[in-house]
Amino acid sequence: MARVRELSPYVELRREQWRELRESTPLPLNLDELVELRGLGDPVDLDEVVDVYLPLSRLISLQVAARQRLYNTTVEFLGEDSPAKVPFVIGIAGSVAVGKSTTARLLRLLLARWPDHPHVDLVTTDGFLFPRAELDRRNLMSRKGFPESYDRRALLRFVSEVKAGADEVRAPVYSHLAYDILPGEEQVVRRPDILIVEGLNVLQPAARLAVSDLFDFSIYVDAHSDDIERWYIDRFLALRHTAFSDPASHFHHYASLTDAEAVAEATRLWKQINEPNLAHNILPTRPRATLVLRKGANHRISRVRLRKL
Ligand SMILES: Nc1ncnc2c1ncn2[C@@H]1O[C@H](COP(=O)(O)OP(=O)(O)O)[C@@H](O)[C@H]1O
Ligand SMILES: CC(C)(COP(=O)(O)O)[C@@H](O)C(=O)NCCC(=O)O
Repeated sequence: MARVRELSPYVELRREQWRELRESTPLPLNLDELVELRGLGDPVDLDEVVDVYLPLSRLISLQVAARQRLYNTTVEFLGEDSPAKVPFVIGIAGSVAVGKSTTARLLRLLLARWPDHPHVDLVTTDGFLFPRAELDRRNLMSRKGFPESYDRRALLRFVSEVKAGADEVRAPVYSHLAYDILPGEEQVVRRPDILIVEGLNVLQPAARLAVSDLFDFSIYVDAHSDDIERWYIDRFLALRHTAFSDPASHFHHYASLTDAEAVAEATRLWKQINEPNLAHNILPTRPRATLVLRKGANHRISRVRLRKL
């Protein structure tokens, strides 16, 4: 048994063990900044930043430098001169409502505060969902977030161009308010040191090249499905007083639901769309991640699994 564990590509650490790996990494953000970036219902606090995210930002920063050295070796082998700086690409995957966007925004800020790689861009894959009219045409409206609801070729082209050093690369923008891609809006990415790509399905493999093949590091945000369902429902209840209350929201009619009605509707959405997507498409990609952040029922990260081989 011990021998099997020795041969495993993974090392699993309790939070108390992982936090030791921070070493002397300073805490470069304050509570106001953390509150500003955390998602609705996400309780991440400064202790979690110190225990989990500072060791992680240290590891990634070390790997950014190592990856550039590896790239330089190839350039030298090819006899080309003056190697360019290649953006380091990080993928962040996990279920709807698990807290990926908070992890992504937090990591973006922490990584940008290292002097060696100050320019960190973040894109979310919802921008690559097909527009609503196209989802309708393909009969995919009730499969939003499933791999086939995305223009995967466009996403792959986008990340390939960023990584190849294009001066400007443009991504479409999705709005939860409009429940659609915003025509004419775009996010422009200009030669970042690090690009973070966050989305449900970013770790999906493909028969040909997949966006996950371009990742230098990947993170899967993980929790028990029953806990995520509860967070999803709680967030849905809270959205009635925030996003849904906007008359322009596609879901404005949800704002007037009673608690019982809202729980029933959120449960239906979870069971029909988000839980099957988690079980069939997202969870099977977890073994591919470089790092798994495992959350307990209280939403706090309790364990970290690192793929070291
Ligand atoms: N219907 C909605 N209206 C407005 N914002 C939403 C809605 N659903 C999700 N969000 C917001 O979108 C972001 C991404 O949510 P989600 O895809 O569930 O991923 P995660 O919770 O893992 O970050 C979160 O900040 C969430 O609060
Ligand atoms: C927009 C999303 C598909 C997530 O997009 P991502 O950026 O993770 O690719 C998801 O948040 C969503 O709205 N799913 C639809 C089902 C639901 O409303 O619960």
